[in-house]
Amino acid sequence: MGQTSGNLGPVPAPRPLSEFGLHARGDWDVQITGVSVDSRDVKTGHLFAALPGVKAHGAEFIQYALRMGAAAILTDPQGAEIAAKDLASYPEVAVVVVEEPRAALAYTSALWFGGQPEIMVAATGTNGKTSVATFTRQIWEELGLAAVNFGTTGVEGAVSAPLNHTTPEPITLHRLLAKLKAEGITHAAMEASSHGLAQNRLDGVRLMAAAFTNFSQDHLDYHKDFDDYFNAKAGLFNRVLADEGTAVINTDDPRGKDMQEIALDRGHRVLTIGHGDCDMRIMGQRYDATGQDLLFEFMGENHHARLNLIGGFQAENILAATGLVIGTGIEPQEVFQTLPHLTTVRGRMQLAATRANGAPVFVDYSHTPEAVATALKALRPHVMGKIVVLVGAGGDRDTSKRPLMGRAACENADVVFVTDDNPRSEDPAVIRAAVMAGCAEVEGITAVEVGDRAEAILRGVDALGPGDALLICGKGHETGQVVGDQVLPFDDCEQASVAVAALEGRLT
Ligand SMILES: CC(=O)N[C@H]1[C@@H](OP(=O)(O)OP(=O)(O)OC[C@H]2O[C@@H](n3ccc(=O)[nH]c3=O)[C@H](O)[C@@H]2O)O[C@H](CO)[C@@H](O)[C@@H]1O[C@H](C)C(=O)N[C@@H](C)C(=O)N[C@H](CCC(=O)O)C(=O)O
Ligand SMILES: Nc1ncnc2c1ncn2[C@@H]1O[C@H](COP(=O)(O)OP(=O)(O)OP(=O)(O)O)[C@@H](O)[C@H]1O
Ligand SMILES: N[C@H](CCC[C@H](N)C(=O)O)C(=O)O
Ligand SMILES: [Mg+2]
Repeated sequence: MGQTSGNLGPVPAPRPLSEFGLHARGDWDVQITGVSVDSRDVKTGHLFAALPGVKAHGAEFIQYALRMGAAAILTDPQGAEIAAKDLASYPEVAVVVVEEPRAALAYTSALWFGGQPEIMVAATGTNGKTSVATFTRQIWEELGLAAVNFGTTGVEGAVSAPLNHTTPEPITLHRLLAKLKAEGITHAAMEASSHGLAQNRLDGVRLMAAAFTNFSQDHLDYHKDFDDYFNAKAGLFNRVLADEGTAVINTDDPRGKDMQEIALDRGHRVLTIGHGDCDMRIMGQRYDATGQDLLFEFMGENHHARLNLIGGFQAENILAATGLVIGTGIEPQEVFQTLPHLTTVRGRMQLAATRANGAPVFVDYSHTPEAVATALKALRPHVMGKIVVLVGAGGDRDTSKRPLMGRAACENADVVFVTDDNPRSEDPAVIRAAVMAGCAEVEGITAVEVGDRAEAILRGVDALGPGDALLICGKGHETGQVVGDQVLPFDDCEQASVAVAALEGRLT
């Protein structure tokens, strides 16, 4: 199949098409003009990838794609069967049938867009991906390199752009990578979500290093069980990271050892991080109101770094980022020198406002039971007084995590407000009730239900005495509250400032 556009720069070593169980028919020399995964995006001459989905099989839309002028179709055997009649009317259209159409699409997109920043790394894990990717980019920038990170918070660094997904689907991903390369970006750190890995979205990316942060409950609405979820994440090491790549693994996590085995089996250079017996070991942390001092050991030597970051877990993220940068060939000592300059990741234990009595308000993206517990436990040593927390769970997401989030809040805070966080298509009262049910399991604390998030923030800020702190969980960097199919403007940091100003009498 020829192509009329696209810049064939260096791309990952392509897997032979025979590995995809290839069958083909039609005009093999057809010139394609673009690649689409949604029939509604097909233009004349496009290759349309008709993928099996959760709601539908893309092959159901082949007829529409053909009418829009698709010149080639990529699908799986089931898709070929679904569309057999439609395809028979277009004998000249090239049809490629493979067992793994999502992986084939990833490689096709890499070839079509044909370029990526020379040095790329990825982070996976239930929590910490955005943080590790952001710190990695900050370290590269401190070293004077043209760098970005991209994922949940969009593209950040030398280039800024919004993104709809944590790990974009292959066409969007490789269009972005080629653009970054064209703009002179040499270094990029990306997030590998479990959806992205399960759907082979980043199989066409050439990675020099990859990190595993931790593993706990999330997305059980999509993955059928914990093993399925873990196996999706393991795909970063057993499939995507190049053989000669460096795997940075947090072996404090109970599943870290499993991930380490997988990486060792692949022949990766493995760099373990954590508190236990590992290559880059946290020896001590001392906390204060604005951050922490970190002592860690690497290759037999102790290193001290001041981190202007709230939360003990940030040290793990920092070491994961440090490991990734070392994995890209930079001298460890150079990397360590940058650590005191790293700054808070947007919406992750971010200081949003401070009351006149000195009590701080932090905004954090904890939206899983484990993250809520971790964030609260991590805040404790920075706080002398009470911890007030605001928690809520999202609609149209894993329902089983709701009571667990309520429970985590009540077990680890002194005052708890349960509120709304993107109810989406669901009745917010039903979601809050599920969170409250988890709160009720904890003795000695009574959570207060306040549906309206702005009012809940105001109540939380009002509860702060000297020495106390408020943690607003769930939305982090988000700028909207999704209610039904509407996105109402809402920013936790902004609301925290408004609440403080209102209570200090600075708002008229
Ligand atoms: C659950 C999930 O991940 N779904 C992804 C999946 O869609 P799907 O397979 O379910 O799609 P479907 O609706 O069944 O349709 C099947 C196929 O028909 C195509 N189609 C559909 C309709 C039409 O008119 N024409 C057409 O061609 C679709 O493009 C699709 O390829 O494949 C699509 C194409 O690659 C993705 O766009 C879509 O992401 C959706 C939009 C999504 O919201 N995903 C979220 C859950 C996600 O990926 N989140 C993670 C982060 C999670 C986290 O860590 O918090 C992320 O990386 O962002
Ligand atoms: N290393 C860590 N261990 C435990 N919890 C963490 C860690 N890093 C971050 N967190 C918590 O998880 C929240 C989300 O962090 P971050 O955005 O970095 O994770 P993520 O993996 O990118 O999440 P997402 O799946 O939504 O993309 C933070 O707000 C913080 O509460
Ligand atoms: N990437 C996560 C973000 C959740 C953030 C939280 N505010 C919510 O809406 O549940 C998801 O889409 O499940
Ligand atoms: Mg993220």
